[in-house]
Amino acid sequence: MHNKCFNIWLRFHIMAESMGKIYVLRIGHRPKRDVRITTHVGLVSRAFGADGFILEGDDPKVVESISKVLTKWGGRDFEVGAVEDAKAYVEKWKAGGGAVAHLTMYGLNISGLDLGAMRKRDLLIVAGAEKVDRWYYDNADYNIAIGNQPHSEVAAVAIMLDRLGNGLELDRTFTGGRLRIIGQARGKKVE
Ligand SMILES: C[S@@+](CC[C@H](N)C(=O)[O-])C[C@H]1O[C@@H](n2cnc3c(N)ncnc32)[C@H](O)[C@@H]1O
Repeated sequence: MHNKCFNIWLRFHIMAESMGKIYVLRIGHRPKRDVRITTHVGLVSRAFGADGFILEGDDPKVVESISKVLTKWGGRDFEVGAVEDAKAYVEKWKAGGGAVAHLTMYGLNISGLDLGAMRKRDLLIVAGAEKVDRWYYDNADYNIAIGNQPHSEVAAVAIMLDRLGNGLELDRTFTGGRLRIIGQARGKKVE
């Protein structure tokens, strides 16, 4: 059992080595309405294998909640930040050689896409809120639909990361936290 876990962990890390870094950029966050859902986008980014989460705008509540999770459950290498100008962040990312994948139900369905090339470069995944400016559709390298039906930015980011990580990201270990869960068939075990 121990060997099996180690092999999965090793496969994820070997795969991650050959991949660029993955960041999630949350645009259009409305501090009064979106605190919970934006926090969830950040938590899903961390748990599903991204290397960082960047919030457009200023909302210390979101950044604080995610930072608390990092202290408690680990993953201090995960970067959490905020930017005033998300378009400038996208432009800088592209100028540095990275690719940009904008998640939208109007894009090309992920099922028909080859994610191999995308994974070789640094990848910025852009997740929107209510209305996304046309600029993102025009400036993203990829407009990707997680199915062409409306649903949620939390689900879209989770499935995108899971496809990029081939599911292996779920076996990743998070270091540096105070607590660690030992999964149980029943009950809770936390070390
Ligand atoms: C409330 S939805 C708004 C739906 C939006 N009209 C759109 O273009 O996808 C907020 C965000 O969730 C993500 N999203 C929702 N459904 C999606 C889907 N089927 N595929 C990819 N992303 C989706 C997008 O990032 C979108 O900006």
